[in-house]
Order: sequence, then structure tokens, then C-alpha cells
Amino acid sequence: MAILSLHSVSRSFGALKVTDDVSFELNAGEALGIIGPNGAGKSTLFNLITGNIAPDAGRVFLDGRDVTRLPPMERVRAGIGRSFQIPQPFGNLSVYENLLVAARFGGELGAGEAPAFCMDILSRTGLAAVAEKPSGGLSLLQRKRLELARAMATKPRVILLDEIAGGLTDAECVELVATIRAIHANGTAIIWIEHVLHALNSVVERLMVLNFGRMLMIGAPDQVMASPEVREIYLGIEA
Ligand SMILES: Nc1ncnc2c1ncn2[C@@H]1O[C@H](COP(=O)(O)OP(=O)(O)OP(=O)(O)O)[C@@H](O)[C@H]1O
Repeated sequence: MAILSLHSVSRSFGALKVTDDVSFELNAGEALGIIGPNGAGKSTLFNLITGNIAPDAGRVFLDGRDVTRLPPMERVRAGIGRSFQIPQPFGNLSVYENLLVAARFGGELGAGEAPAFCMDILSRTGLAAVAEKPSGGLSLLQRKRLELARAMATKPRVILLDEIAGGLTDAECVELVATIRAIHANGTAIIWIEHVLHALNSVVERLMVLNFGRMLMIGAPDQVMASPEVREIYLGIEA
């Protein structure tokens, strides 16, 4: 069964239809990439999945359960984890404390089990060496890692990554991709919005293209990238 599915989800802001009748299914353990021009509605689609905004029409299912009316925190607890485009840690708390908050409140772990769980995530996300550092003083790569770690600490069944590779150098990007690949290999399903295509395509099994809020295409990355329509609309290069 699909772990996450959207059925004809639509959302407008005023006269602008930002999400237009989007339907798709994410299989358990699958990694799906989302690409599309600026303003295509990618982050809005995430907000509809996480419950940060409500759809005008359509339904969202997690593990076959209709979560369309659940508030964001309950969706986190149901298994939808998320990293934000702009990292949003608690700057005064240490890296470890940030994870602890996510694990206790999002992952609903008890005080006894949360510390070991967080230590494991710190090591899996490459943050063990900076565990005690205030998160406000981290490098960009470390902040991106912390976004990933905080999402992981909520014990997600599916994790939504919003442009997590943006702004990194090529070498940093390679490092972060290795971490994401390892998380995926461990069985966590991923939906990843990303403009850095080589990073995205080295992880995902399928790629979705959004354009003006509509799903233009979904399929194997090489097939999608070879489509003349996608090349023209998304990349702006001559087909
Ligand atoms: N809360 C809102 N109120 C009004 N308009 C909004 C709101 N949120 C998004 N929009 C508009 O919806 C459109 C899609 O925005 P969205 O952030 O989903 O696009 P995106 O594909 O993620 O873009 P980018 O690649 O630049 O991050 C934009 O025109 C944006 O201005």
C-alpha cells in the first residue's frame, strides 16, 4: 500500500490556483523528487501535506488514513517529518537539545529513551562532533544537517526535504547527499524538492515536475529529464 497519497488536491490564493488537482502516491521506502520553476507551487504542496495550509478540495492519506483535517503537530506524530527551506532551529539551544525537543514532542519519545535515540541520529547525520554547540553558531552545512536531524528525530515514516542542498558548495552537497542516501537506504520514504538536479537525481527513484500548480509529469528521472516539454518548461533550454 502507498505510504502517502494525495487525491485531487487543489488550493488557491485569491485568483491564483497554486495547487491544481494534484494526485500521486508515494510507496513505502520510496524517494520521490519534485522539480519545477520558481512559484510552481512546490513548497505549497509540502504545506498541504504537512497541514500548514488546508486544501480547497481533495484529500491527503497517510498509511491509508485520511489526515486532511489533522493539524500539523498531529501529522508530525502520525509520521510526516519535514525540513524547511530556511533552517529554523532553536538558536539558543545546543544541537543535541534541538533534537531532544523534536524527539520528545514530535516523536513522542519518553525521557528515558530519547537521549540514546538522539545520539544515534546525531551520528547518522554527521553532527556528533558539534552536539554540544549552540545551533545558532553552526555553518550552513551543519544547519542543513540539523534540519535533516530534527526531521529524523520526529520518527518519520516519510520525510519532506525542501531545497536542503540550496546554497551549499559542490563538496558540501556531495557530503549531504551521502547522508540522505544512507537515511533512505535505511527505509525512510523521502519527498525532496530541489533545484540542484544532480544531487536530487542521485537519490530519487522517481521525479515529479510541477508547473503552474499542475503535475506535468511523474516517472523515472532519466525519462522525465529527457522529455522535450520538461526541458523547455523547467530548464528553459531548447528541446
Ligand atoms: N500564503 C500565501 N498567500 C498568497 N500567495 C502565496 C502564499 N503561499 C504561496 N503563494 C504564492 O503561490 C505561488 C507558489 O508558491 P510556492 O512557494 O509554493 O512555489 P515554489 O514552487 O515552492 O517556489 P520556489 O521554487 O521559488 O520556492 C507563488 O506565486 C507564491 O507567491
